[in-house]
Amino acid sequence: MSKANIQWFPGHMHKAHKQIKEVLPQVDIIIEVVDARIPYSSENPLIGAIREKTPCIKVLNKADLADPAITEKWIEYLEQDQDIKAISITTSKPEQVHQITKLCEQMLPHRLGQDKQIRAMIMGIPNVGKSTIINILADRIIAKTGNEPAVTKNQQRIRLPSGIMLSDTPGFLWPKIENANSGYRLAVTGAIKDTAIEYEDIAYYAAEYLIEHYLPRLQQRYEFEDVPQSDHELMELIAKRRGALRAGGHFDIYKVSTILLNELRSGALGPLSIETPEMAAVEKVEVAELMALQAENKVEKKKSRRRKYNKRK
Ligand SMILES: Nc1nc2c(ncn2[C@@H]2O[C@H](COP(=O)(O)OP(=O)(O)OP(=O)(O)O)[C@@H](O)[C@H]2O)c(=O)[nH]1
Repeated sequence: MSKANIQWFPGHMHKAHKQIKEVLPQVDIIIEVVDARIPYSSENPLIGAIREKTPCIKVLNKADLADPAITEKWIEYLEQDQDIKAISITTSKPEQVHQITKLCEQMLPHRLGQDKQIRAMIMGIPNVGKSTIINILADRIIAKTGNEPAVTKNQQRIRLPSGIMLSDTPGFLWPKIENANSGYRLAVTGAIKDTAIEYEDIAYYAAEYLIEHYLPRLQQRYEFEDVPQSDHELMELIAKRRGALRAGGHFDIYKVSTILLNELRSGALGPLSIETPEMAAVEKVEVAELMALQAENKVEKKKSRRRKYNKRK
């Protein structure tokens, strides 16, 4: 399976990044919404870099689709940062969404009282559920929701019934996903469009992960007892069960990919998490090393250009 870098940075995302930098000095707290199934891959590394000491609530949304035991581990891991409080929610339970307001008030007691106001900014990559959360907090429909990434395009400010002034930002991803695994996980959950990576590759990535972490679920769902020795073998087993076999022993890869990804995304395989804090910790180190190497190469290239230039002179 090829692991390509994904370039996916629509124009309005550049704009959002600029807007956020501009408004951040007027913000008391950041509400960063991530997908509870992939809290590391669905965060935006730029937010970490821009926010500095601004307090942050990490909202692990779509907790109904995630593995509760792993979500707990994530909360513990994220709260190692003193400026961060983490909470897991499902928007079908509005009382959980309203916990965000309570957390804001607990974290910023000095912004409560007459003539005072908490100024919060909600952000997150496309399709994590920002608009749904805003509509619940505002108690009316203000933001358009939908299961297609990048529905929210313009920034707006809303005064919530709780008194909090909430700025909304368009969903944005980082310019380049340095960690190929994150790209695949985003694609598995549907956070990036299926056209960004080869569709079958996404399914194979999911298959490999599911065999390692959720084999009993697969066996139950697709009614087999064997232990697949590879992602391909799992796909073949699913093909047999779901009538996707072709003449000559081949199977319809696209059809099986669709079955697996649809069932995973819809929660039919049960709540599952696609990454753990341990995986994130390892990958963060790898990304940092890669970035350092890239920076070193850049300096080397610059030096070599200068040497050539000086020689010519
Ligand atoms: N299963 C599940 N789905 C959710 C949850 N919250 C939101 N969704 C769904 O996720 C999809 C995206 O929700 P939105 O609220 O439009 O996401 P957004 O972050 O505003 O998206 P952009 O406008 O692209 O930035 C919709 O289909 C929602 O119904 C949740 O807690 N659980």
